[in-house]
Amino acid sequence: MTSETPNTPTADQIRRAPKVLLHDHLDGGLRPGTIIDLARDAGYDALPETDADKLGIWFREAADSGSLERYLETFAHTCAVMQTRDALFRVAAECAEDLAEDGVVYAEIRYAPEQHLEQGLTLEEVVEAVTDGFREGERRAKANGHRIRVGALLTAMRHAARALEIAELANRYRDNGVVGFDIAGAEAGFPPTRHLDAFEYLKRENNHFTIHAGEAFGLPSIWQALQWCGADRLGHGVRIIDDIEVAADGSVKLGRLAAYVRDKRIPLEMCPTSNLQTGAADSYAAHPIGLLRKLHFRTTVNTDNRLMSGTSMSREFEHLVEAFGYTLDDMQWFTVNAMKSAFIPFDERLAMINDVIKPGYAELKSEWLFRQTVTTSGSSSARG
Ligand SMILES: O=c1[nH]cnc2c1ncn2[C@@H]1O[C@H](CO)[C@@H](O)[C@H]1O
Ligand SMILES: [Zn+2]
Repeated sequence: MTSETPNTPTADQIRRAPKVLLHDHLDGGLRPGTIIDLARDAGYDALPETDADKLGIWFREAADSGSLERYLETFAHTCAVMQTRDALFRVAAECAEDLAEDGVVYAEIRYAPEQHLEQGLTLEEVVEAVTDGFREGERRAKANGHRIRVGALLTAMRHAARALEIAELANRYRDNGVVGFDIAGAEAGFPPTRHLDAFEYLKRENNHFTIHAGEAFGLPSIWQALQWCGADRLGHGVRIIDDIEVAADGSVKLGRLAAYVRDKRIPLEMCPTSNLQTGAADSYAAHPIGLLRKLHFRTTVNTDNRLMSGTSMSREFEHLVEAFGYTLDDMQWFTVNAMKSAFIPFDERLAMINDVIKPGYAELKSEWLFRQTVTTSGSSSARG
């Protein structure tokens, strides 16, 4: 139910609005056509489809399983074709280009270097290939009239035992394209405390990290991520809703953990479509993001895996505008929240907010004012 308020953004405005993306997997965002090209180059013949459109649909449907474990199986195909410097460079460059085209001005893109070593690359070569690809994508975007800045988050897989090594890698490249660290993979049975050594190391180095928590598993996972591991942000964190009680009269009571998350302004990297696919939420309208936004949690909007979810930042916002009647002001609020929560230095975040995000939204809002003026004066040639 969307009422046509002056501030209700159109699809075109949503696309042009400056957006900030904190949670997006490099190996979950390939163009289907690129997967087919790279599979041909690599002699990988296990792709379920060889037509790009059909392959895109296959990923979406296969990921629509209701279980995080089944959802994650689809990454075998994308990782299989991301095993050379050229492939990683191409995928990273296209990622930056696609995001810029969609109006993303700042993005932190994550991937697990340990999943790209099958054909002999070293961890360092993987990181350098991806970083070079991001720089190339930023250049191409600029040539097309878009500005984007992309930083990398290095992910360690939670079922594996390389977290400390990957954390050290993230620290080594921190002034060279890498802005932080993450752990991902199946959540149930793999609590974040398994990797405590990595988190303690990063804290000693004054470095930043986020942890996938509260997606397929509930409050204990969020609690561990924050109170044992010291995460700066929560990947998803959607199950924090289990610690919030809404009474019949609409009054709200936060449990200790939910209160802590809100009081300490812990950023929640919400990914609505991904959550519907893995069964963490039932519908957009029922997604906890609605209540969390109302309660002023530090909520952000993200894509998680654009390929598996057939989504983009614009599409995530379109769904939320439709479900909750969000306005450009709400979009700006989510975007400023995300920029405040980024892992780049404070002065750079502030400059992005003041010099890019706020003017961008002001421009979109002023277009509406202008259109009104033209319409009431009876002219039919409203400026676009
Ligand atoms: O939503 C998610 N939850 C947990 N793990 C994920 C999610 N999306 C992707 N990955 C995992 O992260 C790896 C590195 O990018 C991917 O290969 C996938 O296994
Ligand atoms: Zn994720």
